[in-house]
Amino acid sequence: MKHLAHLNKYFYKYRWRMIPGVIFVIISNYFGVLPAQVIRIAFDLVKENISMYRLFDGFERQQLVYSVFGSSLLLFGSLVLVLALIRGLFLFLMRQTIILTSRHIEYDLKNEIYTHYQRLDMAFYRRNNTGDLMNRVTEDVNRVRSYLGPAIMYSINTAVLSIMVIAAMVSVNPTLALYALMPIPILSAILLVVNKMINRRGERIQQQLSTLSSFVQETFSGIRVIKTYNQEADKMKRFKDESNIYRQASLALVKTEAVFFPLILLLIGLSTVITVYVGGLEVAKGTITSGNIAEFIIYVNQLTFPAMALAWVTSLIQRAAASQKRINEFLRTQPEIQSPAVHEDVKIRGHIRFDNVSFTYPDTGIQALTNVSFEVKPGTVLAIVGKTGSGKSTLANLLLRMYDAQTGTISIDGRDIRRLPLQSFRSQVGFVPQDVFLFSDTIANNIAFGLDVADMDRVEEASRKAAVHDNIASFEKGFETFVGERGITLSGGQKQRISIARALIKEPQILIFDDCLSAVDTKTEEEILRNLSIAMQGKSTIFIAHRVSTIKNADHIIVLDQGSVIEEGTHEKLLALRGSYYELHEKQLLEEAV
Ligand SMILES: Nc1ncnc2c1ncn2[C@@H]1O[C@H](COP(=O)(O)OP(=O)(O)OP(=O)(O)O)[C@@H](O)[C@H]1O
Repeated sequence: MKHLAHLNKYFYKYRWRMIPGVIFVIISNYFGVLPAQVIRIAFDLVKENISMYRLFDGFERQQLVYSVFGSSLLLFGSLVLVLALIRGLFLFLMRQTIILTSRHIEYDLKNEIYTHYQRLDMAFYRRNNTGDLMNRVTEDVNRVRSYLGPAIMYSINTAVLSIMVIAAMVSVNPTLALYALMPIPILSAILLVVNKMINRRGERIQQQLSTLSSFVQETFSGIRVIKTYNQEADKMKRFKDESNIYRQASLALVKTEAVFFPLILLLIGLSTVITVYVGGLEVAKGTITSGNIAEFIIYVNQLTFPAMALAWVTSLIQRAAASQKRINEFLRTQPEIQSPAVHEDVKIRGHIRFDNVSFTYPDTGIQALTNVSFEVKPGTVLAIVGKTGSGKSTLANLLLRMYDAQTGTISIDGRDIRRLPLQSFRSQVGFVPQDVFLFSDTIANNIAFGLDVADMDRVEEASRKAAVHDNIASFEKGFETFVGERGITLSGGQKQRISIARALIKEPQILIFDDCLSAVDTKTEEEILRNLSIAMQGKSTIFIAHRVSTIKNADHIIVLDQGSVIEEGTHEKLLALRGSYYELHEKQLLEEAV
């Protein structure tokens, strides 16, 4: 329960909706209990009138007794109806306040979690899988909402109704009340057990459902590979097996649920029988009237709801507490990458320095960089080459502050990167990642992603610089072409160039290209590089590449191997060294010749 305390701030925020809600619950229950008393009076009246009617047997007055009796019954009937209507009105108001509030809190909570997610760093996203992140903001919040709305509403309802009904029963006849109430605790206990079983089975279904949907999602994403390798039949069989597990779990749940209602009816029936029997004895003794028996039967039936609600509400609260615990776990996680407390706008020149930087990925323990030092003067181009896994992308990650280096310092314009305001700094860095990601949106919006307002002139200009303008213009809808999930309608090279345009449009002071020309042919590469050389003027650029041809004009080149700088200098100087760079160059020349 302590986990749910996180929600108290929301109860406080919405107190002026919750408090009337509670009052409506009390009033609606009061009008729920009253009809039983009206029915008791009506019942006694019927009995008296029948005796009176018989008494006037053969007299003219008998007809009068009959008509008075008829109209008073009509009056009682109308009264019960009016009471039910008033109760209905307050039930409506109760839902309008409490359930509505739960929706408001659900909205606030979802926003709170999502906003917090946005603040968390890459290390957090590496540690937790997407399914888990999504579940906490959807499924878990949903369960918490069940606590905020139905569970709280029915808890208050159950408590108020039970107190009112039991008080009314005891005030009529304590002995009869005791006997009539006897099966109720047994009913509650059994329902608690059955409900637990239902929940366990429900959980099992939920788990299987997420396994099934993950499986289906993966199959669709990898449909090309499945078809190429003729694995359709195999996947179908796997789907059938998984579906069958789901079916079995659902059947098990249906069986348990089937026991639920007959069980309630049985025990309520038992209570009714006891009430009629013991009540009959009391009537014979003259302690109560037969109308009281009718009243009691209504009370007993009214108690069915609290008995059921108790079990249900208990499980709702337990599940909500477990969900809120998971949510709190994330909400309490603080990003390791922090921006300095004072907010300022810095204008960077782009003087980058790495001094003895070493970095180990925290989640895998892989040492990706060891004592790396280099400098990029404002307006110059640094190129980084090296084998796959040598730490090139890690350098970009550190410069973008996706992670902080454990030792050594990275500085921009002589200021430690950790002391630069994060948002202001990142807004001046244009990054083209190795694996392109396009949002399900128009090409124009994808390019204008980093801008506050999409300016079409700037979008077109950036796409020209990235040598993708003519490609986009040839599409039927041009820049308004919608890019599907992960941009599947575009070729790899087109996607890479759109990604370059996205980085250029911000006109950043620092540009980082992480192997972003791998999917374009050498001719297009030359065209892009020609355009880029204009875009890169006056900016500091880091070019990560595999191909020597891409970077030979850089002002400075470093060669990485297993996280360390093994060679550095200009293209000519490195060739003259006849080391790794030279080998790479020769190998690539040979490949091009073939
Ligand atoms: N997010 C990560 N978490 C843990 N380890 C990582 C992560 N990213 C990379 N690594 C590891 O760090 C090392 C350096 O990887 P990095 O991506 O920097 O190499 P790279 O030179 O860019 O390779 P490539 O040319 O193939 O892109 C590798 O051993 C890799 O397995």
